Amino acid sequence: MGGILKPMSQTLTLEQIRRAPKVLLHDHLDGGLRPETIIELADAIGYAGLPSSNATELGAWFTAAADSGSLERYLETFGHTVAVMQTRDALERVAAECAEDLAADGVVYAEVRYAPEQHLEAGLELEEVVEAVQAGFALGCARAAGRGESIRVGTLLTAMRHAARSSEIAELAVRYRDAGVVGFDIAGAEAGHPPTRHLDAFEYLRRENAHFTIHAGEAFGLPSIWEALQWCGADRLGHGVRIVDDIHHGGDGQPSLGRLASYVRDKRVPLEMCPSSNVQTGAAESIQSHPIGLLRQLRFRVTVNTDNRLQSGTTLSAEFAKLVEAFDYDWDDLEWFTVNAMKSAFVPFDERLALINGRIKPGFAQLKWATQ
Ligand SMILES: O=c1[nH]cnc2c1ncn2[C@@H]1O[C@H](CO)[C@@H](O)[C@H]1O
Ligand SMILES: [Zn+2]
Repeated sequence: MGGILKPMSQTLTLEQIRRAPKVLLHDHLDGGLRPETIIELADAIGYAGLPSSNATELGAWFTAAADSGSLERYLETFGHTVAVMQTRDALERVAAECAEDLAADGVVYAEVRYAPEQHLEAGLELEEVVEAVQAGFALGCARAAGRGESIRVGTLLTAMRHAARSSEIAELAVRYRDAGVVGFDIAGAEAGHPPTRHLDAFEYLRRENAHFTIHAGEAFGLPSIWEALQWCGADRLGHGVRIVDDIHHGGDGQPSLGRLASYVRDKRVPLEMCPSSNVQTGAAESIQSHPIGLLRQLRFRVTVNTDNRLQSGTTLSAEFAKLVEAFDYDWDDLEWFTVNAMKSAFVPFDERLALINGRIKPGFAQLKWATQ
């Protein structure tokens, strides 16, 4: 946007972007482990299935295996992370490190999600899983604050869309809403598993005045987005990239929006976009051609996210850096994405406002001043 007017010297560096106060709405706990932690946890429980016991090699294995062009194959890599997250201590450690890693990257507010039903293999109850993760986030946030990197973490409980536990998980999310759980989500392979299969869970959440997002429009197109919004009542869309299938270019080259795309834009439905993840699963061809460029131009409520930092070998700052390189974004663009994300968070309005006015705006103002 306006690339020719901007001198090269103002291109933002990864280091500068790290210092910006950022907001992350879509990050999977089981897709963000440190490779060294996976190895240590696997050793402790005698899990022999890891493809490497060297941290660098293991990290590279995850990104290469996830680089599959298919969501189903991408998701297979979670077998290893979920395998080592089956005890209270492991869950607490992973959650604490997650909060610390995000804070170190300059994230001031994050919503982190995981599927409690995947962590019962060693005998934990659903409640014990949630409590271990909450204890971990509290610990990680406290450690980060001690280093002067304060972060607020809200939890989303995910139900797996191929399974049949969504109502149970929705009830769990409501039960723990005053203990740090701020919403609900469904994830997993999209094709063949439409969100309406979980309608009971979504109707229950709506009756409970609870918030939820749905992975939709990633590996499957418009029908999935339409169901998520118009049948299920999702507050936000996980990915939602395929909404571009409802944007057409006329003879004059001008984009025109179909009814669903118009609805998404008019209602300010937040899109949790995850550029690197989309390239890996084949939902987008490249960062340069990622629909985020068009959607930002058309002023959809776009947010930028990591999805799975381990599988994509990324951070929120790195995702922004890639977008800066591809689309020539500046501080104003990055602030716009960040305020969009904060406005779309599931914490109460006054907390969102406090973060926008108390951290995000002053933080960006300072960076703009320092780099002008
Ligand atoms: O981009 C994605 N699309 C759909 N499902 C996903 C994605 N990333 C992770 N998961 C799934 O969500 C579970 C809970 O965190 C993970 O175990 C993985 O199976
Ligand atoms: Zn996801």
